[in-house]
Formats: sequence, C-alpha cells, structure tokens
Amino acid sequence: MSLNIATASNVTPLPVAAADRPLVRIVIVGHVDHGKSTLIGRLLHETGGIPQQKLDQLKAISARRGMPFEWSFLLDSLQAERDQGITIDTSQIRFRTASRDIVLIDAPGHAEFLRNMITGAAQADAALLLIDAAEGVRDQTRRHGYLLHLLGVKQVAVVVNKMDRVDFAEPVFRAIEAEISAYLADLGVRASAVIPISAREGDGVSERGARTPWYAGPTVLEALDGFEPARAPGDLSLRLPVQAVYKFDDRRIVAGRIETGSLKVGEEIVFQPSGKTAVVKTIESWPVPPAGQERTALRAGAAAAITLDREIFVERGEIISTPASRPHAARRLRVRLFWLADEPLETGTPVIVRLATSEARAHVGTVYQVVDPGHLSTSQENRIGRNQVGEVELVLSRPVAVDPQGVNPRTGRLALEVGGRIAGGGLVISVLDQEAARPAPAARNITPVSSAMTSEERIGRFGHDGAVVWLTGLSGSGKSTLARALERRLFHRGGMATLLDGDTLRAGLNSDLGFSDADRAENNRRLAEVANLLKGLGHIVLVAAVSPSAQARARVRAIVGDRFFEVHVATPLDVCEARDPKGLYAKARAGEIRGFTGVDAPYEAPSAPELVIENDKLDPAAGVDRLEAMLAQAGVFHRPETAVADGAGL
Ligand SMILES: Nc1ncnc2c1ncn2[C@@H]1O[C@H](COP(=O)(O)OS(=O)(=O)O)[C@@H](OP(=O)(O)O)[C@H]1O
Ligand SMILES: Nc1ncnc2c1ncn2[C@@H]1O[C@H](COP(=O)(O)OP(=O)(O)O)[C@@H](O)[C@H]1O
Repeated sequence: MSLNIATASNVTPLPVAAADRPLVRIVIVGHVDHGKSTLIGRLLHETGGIPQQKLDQLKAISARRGMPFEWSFLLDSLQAERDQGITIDTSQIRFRTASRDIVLIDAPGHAEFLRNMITGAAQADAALLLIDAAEGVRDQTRRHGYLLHLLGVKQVAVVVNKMDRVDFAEPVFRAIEAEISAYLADLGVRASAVIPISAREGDGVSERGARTPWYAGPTVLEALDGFEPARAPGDLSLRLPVQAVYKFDDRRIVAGRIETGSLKVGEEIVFQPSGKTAVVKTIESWPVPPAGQERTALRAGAAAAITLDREIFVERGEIISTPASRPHAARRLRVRLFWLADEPLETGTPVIVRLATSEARAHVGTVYQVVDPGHLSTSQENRIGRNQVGEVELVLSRPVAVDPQGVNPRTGRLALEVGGRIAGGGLVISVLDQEAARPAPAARNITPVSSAMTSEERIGRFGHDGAVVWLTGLSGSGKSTLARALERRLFHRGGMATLLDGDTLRAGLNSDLGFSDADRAENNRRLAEVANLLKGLGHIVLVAAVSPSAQARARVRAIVGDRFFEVHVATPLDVCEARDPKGLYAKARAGEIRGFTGVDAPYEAPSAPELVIENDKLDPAAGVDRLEAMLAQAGVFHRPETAVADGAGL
C-alpha cells in the first residue's frame, strides 16, 4: 500500500528517498483511544503534509455538525476516500522532519502488523510507543512494548499523550516515565526519549509546550529526526541469489538480482552452500553495448547476468557473496515465524522452506516458544496455531545459504509452504548448526569420490531406489524382528536390503558410546550418516534403534533427506517388559541398569511418523506387509515383482 495523500489532493508526492534525506520507517503503537490518529493528524499538519484546502473542508464539516474539529477526523476522512477507491493509503503515510523523510507504517492490529513485519511486507526501523497520561502504563502498553521486542525494533521513543488531561503535572509524567523505561529496559529496548505531549492541543509535537517547562527533552519531531534509517541494501555485503543458469553458445551465464552489496568484474566470489569459488569474468547486458562500454560493476537492486572465469556447476538457489563475508551454509535454523495455515505447526511438521531463490524440504525440530499476538502472551503449548507467532528450530533436508536477519534482512527471511500454499513467514534469528564453522569439503582439500555406477544402473539391478526405513521403539518392541523379516523378503526378491541394528553397531563403530542423551544422539547421528551413504548406493537400509529422542530423530531425518521413512514400532511397555528376551527390563527394575528407556529414561513417541506398527496386535509377517506397502506407495519400487508381497522367506 502506498499512501498518497498528495496524489489525492493534487500536491506533488514526496520523493521516495532523496539522496541526502534518509528514509526512516516508523510505526506508532498504542491504543486508538490514546490518541494515535490525533497524533498522526497533528504530525501531518505540522510538517505541511496536509493541504490547507483539505483542512478547511474538514473544519467546515465539523462546524456544520456542531462538533469541535478533531485531528483524528483527518485520518477518518482519508480512509473514507480510500474506501471510495481514491488513491489514498492510510497504511503508509509520509512526512518530513528536519533531516529525514518519514514513512509511517500503520499497525491496524497485532496480528496483521506482526504478519506484515515478519513476512517482510513492512519493516519498521523505529517506533513511537503511545501512552495515555491519564491511564498510565497498562497491560496493553506492556504488550506493545513486548511486540516491539518481538520484532527486534531497537529505536523507540515513548510519547505520553493527553498531558492536558492531567494538568501537565510533572509527577504524573515522571511516574510513567520511570515505569515504562524500566519495563522496556527489561526487554532489552532502550527508549531514546519519553516525551510529554498533548497531540490535540499541539504541545510537544513540533514545539516544546509552554505548559511543560520542567521538560528539557526533544519534541516528537526532534525524536523522529534522531532515528537512524536501516542500513541501505547497497551498504551491506554482497548477496546475489542465483535465479537461473543459462547456457549460450559455450558460455554459462549466471543470472539473478543483487539483493545487497555490489559486484565488480575481476572480483572473486563464492557460491554458498556449495562453497565453490570463481572470478567474475564479464557482466552481460542486452543489447550488447559497443566495445569498451561494457558494464564493469553493479549495485544492489540491479538484475545481474554474469560469466565466470572457470567452468563450475552451480545451481539456482545458491547465493553469491565475497569470500570474506559469506552467508552460512546451514541446515538447522532458529526462526521466529508467523503461522497462517489452519493446521497447527508442531514438532515434526513437514514444510517447504523458500529462502531467496532456494527451496528445501524441512520440518520442525523443536518448538521453543508460542505467542498469541492478540494478548501477546506466551503459551506453554508446543504447537503454533493459525495467526500465532512462535520460535522454532527448522531442520532442513540439505544445507541452504542463509544469514541471520540481524545481519542481512534480505537473506534472513523465509517463507514456509505446506501443500503448495504459503503457510507462514519468518525471520532467521540464528543458525544452529556448525555448517558455518565447518568449511565445505573443497576448502578442506577433500574431494568426495562418487560411485562408478549411476543410480539408473542400480535401479536396473535392484529394482528399487535407495531408501532408509528407521524403526524406533522401546527395547523389546520388535524392531529387529521386523527389520530382519523385511530384509529377508526384499533380498528374496533380488533387492538390496541392509540391516543396521543399534545393538550391532554399538559393538564396533559406536563402541565408544553409552546411553546418556548425548551419546544416544551421537549414536543415532552415526547410524543416519551410514544409512544415508548406503541409501545413496541404492540400498534399502533398515535401521533398528530405540532412538528415544524426537530431536535426535529430527536430525536423523534431516541427514537422510528424501526417501526417509520413520516407523514407530508401538508396542506397549508392559508387553515389551513381559517379553524381555534379554532380561534387560528385569535388570533395570532391579537397579542394575540405569537410564533404561521406558523404565527410568524417557521415550518420546514420534508425532508424525510415516507408519505406526502396533506390534502387539500384528504378527511379524503382517507388519512386513505394511512396511512394504508403505515403500510401494512412496514409489520406491521400480519393478512389479520387487513390490509383490508374497510373504516368502518369513
Ligand atoms: N539404558 C538402556 N536403554 C535402552 N537400551 C539399552 C540400555 N542399555 C542397554 N540397552 C540395549 O541397547 C539397545 C539400544 O541401543 P540403541 O543403539 O538402539 O539405542 S539408542 O538409539 O542409542 O537409544 C537395546 O536393544 P533393543 O532391545 O534391541 O532395542 C538394549 O538391548
Ligand atoms: N509381532 C510380534 N508378536 C509377538 N512377539 C514379537 C513380535 N515381534 C517381536 N516379537 C518378540 O519380541 C521380542 C523382542 O523383539 P526384538 O525384535 O528383539 O525387539 P527390539 O529389537 O525392538 O528390542 C522377541 O522375543 C521377539 O520374538
């Protein structure tokens, strides 16, 4: 939306941002009754943003109705014109202070505002927090302060309005000043000023009021003038997300839009997450410029088409940067997001993440916090409902190039999709994995060797794709029994099935690990890495591991990526304990084993597994039928005979 009071009133609109006049976006948060519209009307008037003609017209209307003129009428009248289809947008009002162009972003309601801010539809550099002098700091004021904290708005001026209603009494003001300053400080927000005003009567807005001689701080306009604009995109480090790679003649042209920073011919660049490097050879333009007039540099906002000095394979989704300041190649992100879909977002929910030009499958590893934007209260629930805000760990199926939002707002923002529709938007608060610290293989002088066979050749022989079936459940639930039966059946059909049993790998590769949470997580990680390697070689890998932690399993899922099947072998504890084939439950009950899953260590059942097998109700052959049907349905089998369930060998 773009307010155009000027257009509607035939006055020349303000320039977007004159070179010497920084543009600052501010938001006014506060209850409507606290005088928000009045303050906005007053600010517009005192900065010359309202044509006299418009003012006279409104004053005449007020007089006709026998009402005193109210500044808030102005906004109502602008809104009414908008409703009639005239080009007015009350959500982006512009005016000028001594040295700044100000864009006022409206906050119609918490939910809309949070959504706009978090999804990037609106970005506030600073805020005015409005308090009614007669009411003082209320719950709602605190919620507004919290909202600013949530959005990371660091520059805040507090405006204590309606001072006329408290006879401009200094003690009233000082008490409010002390209370709100302390509250904001607790949230890590410092108020640059706390200003006593009467928006209706004009005190403290553009002129220091004669009725507040005890106040020596800035006026509202001076406070606005002191706000710093966000750093201009051109001043940030180079980020050029690759949109496409074209082949013309023998040349490869890498195309995209420079989001931030600038790019020069002859400069060394890095592609993330692949870590590949090259030097910019040319910047292409159409039509081809005469010799000697080729472009040699581009800045933020420009569409870029470049060629490189060497042949490297790069793809859409990678981000070009300089070697000194590259984005992270990350798989685990802490994200603050706004959720729009009907189905709540919770641990395990699969989503598609879109970040700049990249797209990756992901799921929620952990829900850290849920906030109801209506009350701005945090909830203990670990699911984020429609129109709620939350902080989650997103686990991606592969590394993507990303920056924390505080470092680069363009590459620190993402959209989430479910079922092909936008389901949420978020800000990247931090990068959780070590991908950033771990250089790409090339940088460590490691060149992974690929298999001599193609996946088509393997599918030709085995009749199926590679896949990982991860059986999780209590000790004695029947994981190994099921895995072995499926292994035999697939083998019998000519498939390539490989069993990785937790117990077995603990005898060798994982013999250094015990049963602490950290050791189990590491055990599961190694199993996942091995399973993933074998999957890449076309095997159907059957992993049988207790794997009791949802977070560790989320990591496993991220390591394996596609064709991963989490299967919960859900046998009740009492049944497992009655079976107790290894006598371990008896030992655990006798205190001879500490931290035994189900006895004195937790088992977190999967919230969204691909399959649940109630293994106290089915015989193993029936369980194997269901596993096979799951793989068949997912399209893992390519030859009909590999998919036919005949129970052979069981
Ligand atoms: N404290 C404790 N808790 C759970 N299980 C224990 C423990 N100590 C030994 N065992 C035996 O080890 C097997 C579990 O190993 P895993 O590698 O599958 O476990 S984990 O995924 O790392 O949690 C498990 O095997 P299964 O019975 O086949 O599940 C047990 O036999
Ligand atoms: N579907 C089933 N019905 C009855 N008993 C079963 C079934 N599956 C496994 N069992 C028995 O349960 C016990 C534990 O099975 P096992 O596969 O070793 O479990 P886990 O690998 O999960 O520890 C074994 O004695 C096994 O024979």
